[in-house]
Amino acid sequence: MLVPFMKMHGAGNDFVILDGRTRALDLTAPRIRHLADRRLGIGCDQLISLEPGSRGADVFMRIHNPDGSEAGACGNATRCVAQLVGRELGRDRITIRTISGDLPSVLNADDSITVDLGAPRLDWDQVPLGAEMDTLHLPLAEGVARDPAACSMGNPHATFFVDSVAATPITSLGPRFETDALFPDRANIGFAEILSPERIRLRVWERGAGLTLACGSGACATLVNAARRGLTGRRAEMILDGGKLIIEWRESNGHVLMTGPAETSFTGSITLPPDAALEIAA
Ligand SMILES: N[C@@H](CCC[C@H](N)C(=O)O)C(=O)O
Repeated sequence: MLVPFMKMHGAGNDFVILDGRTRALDLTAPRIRHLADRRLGIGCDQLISLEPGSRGADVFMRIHNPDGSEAGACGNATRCVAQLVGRELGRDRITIRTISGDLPSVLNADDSITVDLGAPRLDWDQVPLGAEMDTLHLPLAEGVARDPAACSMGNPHATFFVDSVAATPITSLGPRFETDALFPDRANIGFAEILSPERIRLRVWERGAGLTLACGSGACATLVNAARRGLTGRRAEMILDGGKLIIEWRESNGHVLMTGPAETSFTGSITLPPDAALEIAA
């Protein structure tokens, strides 16, 4: 099966986008892992498949991690899909449906995109955590990383506030915490340095993907956790390895708004190999 794809990125967080709106894609976990593999397939931080929208939504967006798992949110991919579908429909306001809810998105005049990710989920069983506890202080510590806060933005996040992001060994701490027994669904692990009440330096070890250049839902979760801790206000510029995002946690309705870029890198077509061939190659 020959499938056209689009390669896009948002602040360096990169995606292969497949369009399953007019013909069904047979995306099995081995195929997802193959397409996302940077040596064997196309390579990306997440593989995004589009499905037809239904009442109230312009498109349905499904999010797949490179390890084959499915995620409930991807902030950076949402901006990319909003730009793609908005331009296609000639509209500057569209709604993207995901397994976690509907995301109203606006294409701004300066080419940035704003997505409303809804209200953060702050209860322990909404993150989810493995036991009842205060999500502002989790009993986790190793080296320079201790006492994280957690919330869900449609996917699970824990944020460690550290003195120096540059001095934090993320590639060893990230996988260690991602799979901690405290997180029954695993978690995205953010390491944040508060630069001022309006600026945060952030790197995220993403569940099912590893260290990426930016994580949009991670930026939202970090601002929420920082504001709940009284470390920042409710609006901040987030400095990620691949670019900047503006995150605002609205007082009026409790929703989190994310504003940032989306760019197309290239387009192409790829043959989806049969699962059997991929299992043998693996
Ligand atoms: N890149 C993302 C998050 C993608 C999903 C995540 N790895 C998960 O498993 O929850 C973003 O921009 O939010």
